[in-house]
Formats: sequence, structure tokens, C-alpha cells
Amino acid sequence: MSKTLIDAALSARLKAYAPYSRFLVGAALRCDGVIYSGCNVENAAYPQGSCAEAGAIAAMVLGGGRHIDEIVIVGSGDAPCTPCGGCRQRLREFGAPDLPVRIVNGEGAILLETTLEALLPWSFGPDHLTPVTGDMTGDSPTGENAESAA
Ligand SMILES: O=c1ccn([C@H]2C[C@H](O)[C@@H](CO)O2)c(=O)[nH]1
Ligand SMILES: [Zn+2]
Repeated sequence: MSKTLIDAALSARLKAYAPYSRFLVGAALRCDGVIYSGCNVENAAYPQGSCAEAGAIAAMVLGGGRHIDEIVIVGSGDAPCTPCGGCRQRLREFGAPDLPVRIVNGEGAILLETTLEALLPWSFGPDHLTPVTGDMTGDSPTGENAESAA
């Protein structure tokens, strides 16, 4: 586990926009050796806020990445900031069952080391759709496969 990934998560946390909860979160993931990070961005219309993990995944996709090799998350307080249910599903889209998920504290010390499978057992993922969509690997829904399936 690279210290760099932890440092990226800690740095991302400092950029969080969380005036309502004051619960700052940072996430950093590695894809093919490249690190992508994100922070939570809250909104006055509370449900429109987004999680740090979602930001990191969006950055990865924008950078052309399609799979998560490992992820580090840092929240606020002493309890490990385990990803919310929605983010577990977001991670499932790009992560293998054995994806290492590490939660660190504000000093970068590891509080919890687990896997996506442990966080989201019996999950529903892209493989479930291949019988109807074909192999979607690397394609967006507007990509070639979607068009040829239409
Ligand atoms: O894994 C988590 C858990 C919570 N939050 C954010 C959402 C909200 O802005 C704040 C409090 O729930 O923390 C994340 O970004 N990631
Ligand atoms: Zn979330």
C-alpha cells in the first residue's frame, strides 16, 4: 500500500465542501498506477450532495480509467468512514470483489482494511447485464455496443 495513495486521500479531504455536516471526506483510488481523488461536495438541497468516492470515480472515468485497483478513504472522527450503500454500488461498477478498501484516520493510520466483497456481498454488477448487452468493457452506454444492440 503506497503512502502516496493515503496522502492523496488526506489532501482531497482538505478540499471537501461540507458546510452542513462538517464531515469532511477524501477518497483516492489507483487505476493502472494513476491516482485519482475526490472529496464530498454538499448542497443546500441536501440530497444533491455527493460523496468523495463518487468524485474520485468520476475523475478516473474522465481520465480514461475503467477499473479500480485499490482505494483509500478518510473521513472525520475516530470511527472508520466506511462507504455508504450508494458508493459501495459505485465501487462495484469498477472494482473486482477482492478490491482492497482501506479506511484511514486523519493522520493516515489504517483503521480498517477490507474488500468490496465484504462490504457488498451478493452484489449486482455489470456481469449480470452481459446476456443482454454483450461485453460492455470500456464502452459507455452510447458507445458502439449500445448502438449495435439497438
Ligand atoms: O463514505 C462516505 C461517507 C460519507 N460521505 C459524506 C457524505 C456527506 O457529505 C457527509 C456526511 O454524510 O459525508 C462521503 O463522502 N463518503
Ligand atoms: Zn457515498
